[in-house]
Amino acid sequence: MLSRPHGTVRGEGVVGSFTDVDEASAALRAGEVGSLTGAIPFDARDPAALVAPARLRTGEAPLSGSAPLSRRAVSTVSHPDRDEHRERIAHAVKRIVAGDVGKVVLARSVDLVLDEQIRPAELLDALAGGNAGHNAFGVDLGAATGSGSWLLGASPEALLRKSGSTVTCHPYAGSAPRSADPAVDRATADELAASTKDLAEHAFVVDHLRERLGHLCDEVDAPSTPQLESTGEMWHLATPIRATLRDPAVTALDLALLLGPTPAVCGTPSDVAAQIIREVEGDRGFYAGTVGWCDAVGDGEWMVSIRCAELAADGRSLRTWAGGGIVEHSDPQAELDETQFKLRTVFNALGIPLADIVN
Ligand SMILES: C=C(O[C@H]1C=CC=C(C(=O)O)[C@@H]1O)C(=O)O
Repeated sequence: MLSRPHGTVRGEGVVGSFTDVDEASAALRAGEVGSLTGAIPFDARDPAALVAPARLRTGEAPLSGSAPLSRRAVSTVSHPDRDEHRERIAHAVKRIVAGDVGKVVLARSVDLVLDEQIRPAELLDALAGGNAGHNAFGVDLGAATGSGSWLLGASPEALLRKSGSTVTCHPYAGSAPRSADPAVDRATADELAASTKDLAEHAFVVDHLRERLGHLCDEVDAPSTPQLESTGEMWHLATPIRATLRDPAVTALDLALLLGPTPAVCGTPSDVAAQIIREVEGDRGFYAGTVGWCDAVGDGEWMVSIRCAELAADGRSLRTWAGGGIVEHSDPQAELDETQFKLRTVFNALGIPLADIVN
């Protein structure tokens, strides 16, 4: 299920499931399945959780959402702890200065155990209620894990949307926290829009998308300056990109594999950044991959899977993540703080104060 400001897409029933993205793509192309929905992990070679639904229901209004839940955490453990995350960032900055990589996105995860079970639908509604666009997604990961776990999130970032020969992307990179004080909130946003460090961090993503889209599209239109956009918790720099495919038969799933993971979640050059992430963080699973859908004619939409959590089959254990783009002028403490603010998306939906993170 994907809720977006322009409507909701829901897969109902399962007629097939795929862990191999290429097999899924081939089945769609051959007309063996009518549509695909689900999640692709950060490393697309790892098992995906894609299903061919019996019915793809489109055109419903965005999820109206609900108030936050009111759970307590009986345990929270951050991987790595804050000191280690700062050290990792300082080390990444050294590698950037040494010229090994231009940008790399480093993330940390937090494991929570809740006092009471939650159902995936409850968390989905609370996430949808936490942002003005009612952005939310929920994917049953059973096809990949066989365990009844779910990936649930409220990502604001569209990797791509494809309709006919038109492709739009809406990358986010560059961040600052929202404030309850309107004057502080405005000043923070203005500072972000003028931040050379954040503008540079953002430009890596737009450059990547321009380059990748250029392989398949005649025209790629993107404004030269990003715009400010907000979620319930964060301000971001965002750029609306629009391109026209030379061959409209290219599917939204093909595009998701071509474009992601972008430097909003990986880095530049992509292969070097991905290698650093694997060495430093290990397996990211479904965090920073993509979730979405693709129909029989190849239209669809795929979101970057950030501001999300994996809810285990027991309904009480969750893992959530937050990362940030590291560039030459990144400050380790400021980057650590940024991950704390980003973690609020899931914590707020659960109704758990972020101060409950102990390490
Ligand atoms: C990697 C994440 O955010 C990305 C999206 C927006 C802003 C970002 C940043 O400013 O670093 C990140 O690129 C995350 O939320 O885990």
